[in-house]
Amino acid sequence: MTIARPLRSVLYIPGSKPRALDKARGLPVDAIIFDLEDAVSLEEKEAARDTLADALSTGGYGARMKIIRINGLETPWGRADAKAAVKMGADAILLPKVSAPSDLDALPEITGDTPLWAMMETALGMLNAASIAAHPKLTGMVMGTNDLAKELQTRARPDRLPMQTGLGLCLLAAKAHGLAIIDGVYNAFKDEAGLAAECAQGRDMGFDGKTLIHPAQIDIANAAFSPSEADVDLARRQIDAFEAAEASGQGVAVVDGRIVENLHIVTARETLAKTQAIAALAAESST
Ligand SMILES: CC(C)(COP(=O)(O)OP(=O)(O)OC[C@H]1O[C@@H](n2cnc3c(N)ncnc32)[C@H](O)[C@@H]1OP(=O)(O)O)[C@@H](O)C(=O)NCCC(=O)NCCSC(=O)C[C@H](O)C(=O)O
Ligand SMILES: [Mg+2]
Repeated sequence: MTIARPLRSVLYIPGSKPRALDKARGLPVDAIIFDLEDAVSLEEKEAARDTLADALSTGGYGARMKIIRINGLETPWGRADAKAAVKMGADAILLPKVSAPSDLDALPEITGDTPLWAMMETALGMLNAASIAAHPKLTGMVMGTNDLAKELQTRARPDRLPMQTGLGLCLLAAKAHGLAIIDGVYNAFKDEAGLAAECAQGRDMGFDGKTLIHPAQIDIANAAFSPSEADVDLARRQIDAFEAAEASGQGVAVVDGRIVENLHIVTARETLAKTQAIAALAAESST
């Protein structure tokens, strides 16, 4: 069983905004994407790299996963960003607009053993999701639903119907290769009900968490992607019932009128492990 680190809330912070970089030290997020790409204007690209380096050398981000989104390697900044991100101690380097596994190939000579993550946000990237996910340095994927919507010329819908093919292909690819996969952002950052509904959809589809653009979105994502009390209670009862069934020589138990087999126990144990990992992260982040 893999006990993955919690990635329920993954907040983008523009590398060019010292105030937001400072504020993030006290926010209850599981991970931060320090952004050097689309949240930073062309004029600020070089300065943002220095601002971010200062913030990360000062520290204070605790146990939160630190992901740095660099500019594309075809841009004037990408290679220098990648080099700087390694020096800054990034836990992962996120490459935007990955359309094929070969887009990642030039990075490891700069980034060495630092894990790579891919922004999945082009039509070609959706079609190549399986081969991208198989890249040996890749450990995570992030859906870029704004760029994808732009390229597909879709309209935003609460059910995200136009996105479902792309979301599904990336989910399948990530799960098949054991990668983390994080859902796209919800742009209307003052619409709490809309965000909660989209988080619930993403959780039900199997995403590990949601990328966020504003601190007001954190609690909603954390709640949606945490096992609920009812989930934990059910997991415990399933484990107890299954162990009792096994002790009496049976391979199947029944809980709440539903059968419980070995495979459900794997899920139940993962639910308990996730709950513990969330509690451990909260404890580490508050020290
Ligand atoms: C959306 C914002 C521009 C709104 O900013 P602002 O008007 O300053 O918001 P508030 O006044 O409500 O802010 C209150 C305080 O919170 C801090 N803050 C705001 N945003 C963040 C943040 N992301 N991280 C940390 N702290 C944040 C403010 O500094 C205020 O602090 P204080 O003054 O001390 O009270 C703004 O939220 C923003 O810039 N968000 C990030 C936008 C971003 O990163 N966009 C790029 C990523 S999305 C994307 O590209 C996805 C993908 O590629 C795709 O294609 O889909
Ligand atoms: Mg994008």
